[in-house]
Amino acid sequence: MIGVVGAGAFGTALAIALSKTGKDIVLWARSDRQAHEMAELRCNRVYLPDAPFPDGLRVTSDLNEVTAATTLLLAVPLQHLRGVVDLLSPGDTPLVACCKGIELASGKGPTGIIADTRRDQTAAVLTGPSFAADIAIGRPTALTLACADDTASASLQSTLTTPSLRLYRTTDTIGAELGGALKNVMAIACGAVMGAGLGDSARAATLTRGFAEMQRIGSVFGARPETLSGLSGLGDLVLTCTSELSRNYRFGLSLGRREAFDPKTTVEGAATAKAMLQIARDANLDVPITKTVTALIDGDTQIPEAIAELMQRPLKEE
Ligand SMILES: NC(=O)C1=CN([C@@H]2O[C@H](COP(=O)(O)OP(=O)(O)OC[C@H]3O[C@@H](n4cnc5c(N)ncnc54)[C@H](OP(=O)(O)O)[C@@H]3O)[C@@H](O)[C@H]2O)C=CC1
Ligand SMILES: O=C(CO)COP(=O)(O)O
Repeated sequence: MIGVVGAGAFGTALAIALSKTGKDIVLWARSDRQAHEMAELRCNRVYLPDAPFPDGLRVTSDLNEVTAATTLLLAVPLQHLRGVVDLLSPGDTPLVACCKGIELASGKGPTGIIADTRRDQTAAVLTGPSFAADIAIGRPTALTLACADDTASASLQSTLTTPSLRLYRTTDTIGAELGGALKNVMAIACGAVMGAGLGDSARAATLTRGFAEMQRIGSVFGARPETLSGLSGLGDLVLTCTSELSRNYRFGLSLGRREAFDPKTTVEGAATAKAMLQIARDANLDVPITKTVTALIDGDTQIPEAIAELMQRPLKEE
């Protein structure tokens, strides 16, 4: 049995996709009300209303029901991952974090957060270019499964692959996590550029220089270049910086247009930008786009000043 902890858009989509293959899947929501409603309506009205549940998909708000799982997918926003891990009884079930970001308080990514309290439990991360709505209706999607232990990784890869969900694996958890975290920061930047009406050329420049920033950060922290240029890095960067289905991109659009944005929407890149800026300062690393995104979010700069500053940086080699 596979347990999916977190019944937001991504957890629900993964549960549906896996359940369609006939696997025994239990989807956990933290609220009784949501679990009951999903059981009754056989869909997730709040987060994924257009994707009906396969008959076999079970839903619960009782964590005991997922304790027998042989694999646990943790699909909650990164800043809440630590709290969710703490709710689970320790054991030997592999924990697969399905979230993207860097924790503000610790500067850690998903597998680092898990390892803090579950050093002996297998920790993996599932990341890459994929909108929940696409996964849920069976559109073809390719993702990265990153786990330091390649034997465990190969087993998870085969367990979680479906006819429409193709998983590639890597032992480079640092690269996969940094790619997934930082692409959201760059998506906010690209959204802001488009929201401010600066045009497609400016977005292409932001995306490309954003990727250069990701590579610079990655090389300092030991990410493999091929991971950053793979699905979890470049692949997800391209998707998220160019589609209005992305919440990070839409948040950026709202910044560029100086419009309000629903604070209940999950926007992983906002906290990640702050966390990354702190890490970069400590490491004496130049991260102009991350710095600009943080300043825009905090209201410490506006688009015209931010662009002028980026355009007037000292000239250098590409
Ligand atoms: N949506 C997508 O297309 C994709 C999302 N992801 C990643 O998946 C992760 C989850 O995002 P997503 O599912 O989209 O987010 P959603 O906003 O759709 O859902 C968030 C879920 O997390 C739950 N949650 C929030 N806070 C807590 C908490 N403190 N304890 C337990 N559960 C909590 C929410 O429960 P409640 O409803 O009760 O508040 C809800 O079920 C993110 O890191 C995101 O980057 C990755 C790929 C695609
Ligand atoms: O991570 C995603 C696509 O791969 C989803 O992006 P958003 O969180 O910006 O919606």
